[in-house]
Amino acid sequence: MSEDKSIKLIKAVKELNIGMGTIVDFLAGKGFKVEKQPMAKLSNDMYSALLKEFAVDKSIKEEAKQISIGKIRKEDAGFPADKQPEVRRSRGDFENEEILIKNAGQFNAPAAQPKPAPAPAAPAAERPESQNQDALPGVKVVGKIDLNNLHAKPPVTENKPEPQVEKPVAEEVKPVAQLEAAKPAEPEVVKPPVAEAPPAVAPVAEKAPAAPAPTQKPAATPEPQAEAASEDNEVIRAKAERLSGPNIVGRITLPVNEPKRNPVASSSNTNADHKRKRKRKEGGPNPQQGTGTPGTNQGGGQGNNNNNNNRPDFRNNRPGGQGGGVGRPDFRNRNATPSTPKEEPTEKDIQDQIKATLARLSGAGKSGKFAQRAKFRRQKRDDVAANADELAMEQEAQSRVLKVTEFVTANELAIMMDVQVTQIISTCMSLGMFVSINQRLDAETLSIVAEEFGYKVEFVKPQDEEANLDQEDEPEDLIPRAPIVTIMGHVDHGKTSLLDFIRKTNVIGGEAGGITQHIGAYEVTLPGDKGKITFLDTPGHEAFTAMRARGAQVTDIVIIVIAADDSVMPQTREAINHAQAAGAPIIFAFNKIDRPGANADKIREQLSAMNILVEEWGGKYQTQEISAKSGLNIELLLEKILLEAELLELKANPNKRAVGTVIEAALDKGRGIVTTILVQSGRLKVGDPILAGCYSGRVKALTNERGQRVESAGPSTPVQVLGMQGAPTAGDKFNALESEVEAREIANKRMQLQREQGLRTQKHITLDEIGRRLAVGNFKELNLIVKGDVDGSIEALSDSLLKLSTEQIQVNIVSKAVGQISESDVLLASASDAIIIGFQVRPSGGARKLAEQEQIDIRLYSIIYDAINEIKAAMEGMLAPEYEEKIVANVEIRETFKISKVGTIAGCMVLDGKITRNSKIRIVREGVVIYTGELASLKRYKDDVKEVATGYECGLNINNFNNIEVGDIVEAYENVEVKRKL
Ligand SMILES: Nc1nc2c(ncn2[C@@H]2O[C@H](COP(=O)(O)OP(=O)(O)OP(=O)(O)O)[C@@H](O)[C@H]2O)c(=O)[nH]1
Repeated sequence: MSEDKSIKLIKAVKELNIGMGTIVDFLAGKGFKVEKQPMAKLSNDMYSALLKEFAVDKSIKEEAKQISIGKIRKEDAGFPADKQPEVRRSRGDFENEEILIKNAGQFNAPAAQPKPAPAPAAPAAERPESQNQDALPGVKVVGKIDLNNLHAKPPVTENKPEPQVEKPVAEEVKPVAQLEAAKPAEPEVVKPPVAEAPPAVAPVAEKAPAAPAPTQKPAATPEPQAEAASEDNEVIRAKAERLSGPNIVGRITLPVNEPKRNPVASSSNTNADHKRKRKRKEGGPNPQQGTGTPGTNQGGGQGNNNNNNNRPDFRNNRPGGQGGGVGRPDFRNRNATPSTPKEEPTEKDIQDQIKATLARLSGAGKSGKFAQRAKFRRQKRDDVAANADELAMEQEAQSRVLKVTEFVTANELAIMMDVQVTQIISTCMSLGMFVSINQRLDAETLSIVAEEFGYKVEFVKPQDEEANLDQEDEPEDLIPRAPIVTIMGHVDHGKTSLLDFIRKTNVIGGEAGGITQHIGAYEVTLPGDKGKITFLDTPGHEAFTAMRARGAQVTDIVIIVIAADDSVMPQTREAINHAQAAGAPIIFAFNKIDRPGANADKIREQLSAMNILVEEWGGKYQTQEISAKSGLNIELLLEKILLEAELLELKANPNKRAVGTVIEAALDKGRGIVTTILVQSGRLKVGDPILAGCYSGRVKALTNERGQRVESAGPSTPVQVLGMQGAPTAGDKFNALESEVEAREIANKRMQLQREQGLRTQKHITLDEIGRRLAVGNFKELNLIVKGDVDGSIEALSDSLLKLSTEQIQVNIVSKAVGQISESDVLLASASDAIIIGFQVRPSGGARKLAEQEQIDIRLYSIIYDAINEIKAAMEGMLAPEYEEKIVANVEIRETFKISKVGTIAGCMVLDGKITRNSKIRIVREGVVIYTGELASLKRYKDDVKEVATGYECGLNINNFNNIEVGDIVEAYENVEVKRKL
């Protein structure tokens, strides 16, 4: 046994619950020598001595361990039948139960284990059964728990410890109960019960900390008294008391008994906690209201009083304010609280405020004058608002009209309408068009898209924005003027023949045979003082249309020539349509009446089928059967024109600044820009500052169609003007102005606008438009660049070409301009995959080379209808091999000699090719064809030759043309059969 009792120092320390130093010192005092090291061994004697000395400490510790665990409660709560079995079932921890039984078993015998410990003190119980034979059998059971270490002998101080133990145990109940929630200090015994606790008991134990002290105290207080009795009884009683404490806690559900007490832990504990919390929260403001708010002094005071009672706590939550009897001010004051916490309002203030508040709430304050004035003010405000609304609506309606020039980009349109450009694009997509942000939209698309967004579109020209430059006419100033007549009709029906005959017969003698300038308009004086007629010599109705499109309504009367041996042709119909659209009176001239197959009635019939009734058939349209070739009835035709003019009462004021229309404009090397204008009103004089389109200038000289100088030109007079700074476009309005400065300013402004517009238009139509359409696929485009000698021709040709558009192929005019075909034209054609159409113009040397490089097709024509027919054929896929002009030589004029009776002879150099005596030739000056004809002679030195090759000099003169100059190119050409490229 003694050997058994040898133990390590550290174990003894733990067991006896004393310090290592104490043990060593104690043993040293007893004559034992021990090292002060935890692992030092203690002999049997040493240990016995220690036990003897420190048994009390040990027992105290053991007691504490056992009792502390919530088991006690569980156990003693054991008499409530439901909880116990749960606990047991959950753990089945019978060992622990036994420990508890040890404590409780004394009074609870039946629940105790088979070996009832009569009255063993807790420490005794803990002693191992093996060691202590004196110990009661119950001790053995207990001993099972502390398997680890205990070999202490129990019997030694049974008397002593017991009474001591009682106390500590009883006392410990409190701390342990408190500690449970915090942290159980004793690992071995304590843990299991704690673990067991949760299902039913633990909550109780856990909640205890919230109000533990009061809870335990009352329960604990009786204990000492109980303990005071006898040892056994004390133990039993003490435990019973202790257990009853928790029982009482269970009863706390009965607050009635202890109204003033804060409830002790019980099942209702939780609620109590919540309530308390809530009380604090909600009860908090009440005192504030009571004390801090001025209006609730009374109520608040009562509220406070209420607060002093515990019970009204709940009431205070809700009716606390009302408790004061003044409910409403409560709210008011709550608002006022933060701003005036320190104010001490007088009773009057309060009453006033209450009144005001009540008045505001009930709305009773709005009566009498005050209300009327307010009403009046409101009405006034409404009226103003209504007016403002109307104004706004008007303004909005106005702002809903977009004034745009054509070809505004999608982005610009979006900005104007203040919408996202993506909306514009999606709208276009819904219309089946795929547009990019910077793509320009045509007029139709613009209108549709704008309409989608609730806007209207108004198209304007830059000129429209300017002030009217025209002077007002007084009725008395107006005098009759000559009619301006346009001759239209189908190809080869005799328009030129008619005009030529009229002109020939009316040309003043002596000047016949002179070179008639092609100025686009002719004034003829009818014999016998019958008056004058001005004929517009434009290439058919295209020019007429082009001018009309530019806003120039020049023509007064339209003569439509129809060959009587033919029939009403498509172009005849078009001409009629155009004339009718322009509102111009029509006179039909049935030509070629001299021909055998001529049948004027057939034509009349066809016309009537078109709802056009001639005079002879009871209609309003004058007709005249003529023969342009022989001149038959031409005079009658002219008389009918005059008659028609009389009906029109054509008048104009010749005594004001001239107003007119540009018919043609071209660059003349010697004279500069030569502009043919038709004066429509006023009188144009030499020296007048002038403005036409984007150009200004001063009239240097005026010439008529025969090249004669004139000093002035009145209404209905065509005249050539020298002095313009640039070439305006056919159809441009022409004005004579007060000062040249003013003219220049306006011209510059127009130029700027046009350049901007032109650049933008060109850029987008060529690049974007083509790119898009190619991407869309199955939509073929034919892009054309039109260059011509005079503006009128270009307009006519362009319009005709545009009309060739079909559903399958769209014709686009990428660019059109007067002048030589330049390198930039070729580059543009290259970029836009276009074909260049040259009408009476030629490419420059550089352009020709570049065109070859870039494989650009340049088509040159001298007859408009050739160009139209050829392109039309190409589009119809009917391009058959045909004869085409081929340039065989270019000869430069280096010197000129005037020889009387012969004319002008040129000394030349053949630049390329081979010129032959029979070659057809053109004279090209500055890239522009000025004459087409044939050679009169071709010589080398003094000998006539058949041909001259490249690099040789030669002399030549031209049949019927002497106006040759050094630098002119004589272009020799012949018709060869070629395959068309289109
Ligand atoms: N027999 C006869 N032939 C005429 C008459 N008028 C014109 N011609 C002939 O018809 C042909 C065409 O005449 P143009 O005056 O060139 O016809 P156009 O309408 O001016 O032709 P384009 O300029 O190509 O539109 C010419 O060969 C004329 O000689 C006429 O009254 N009688």
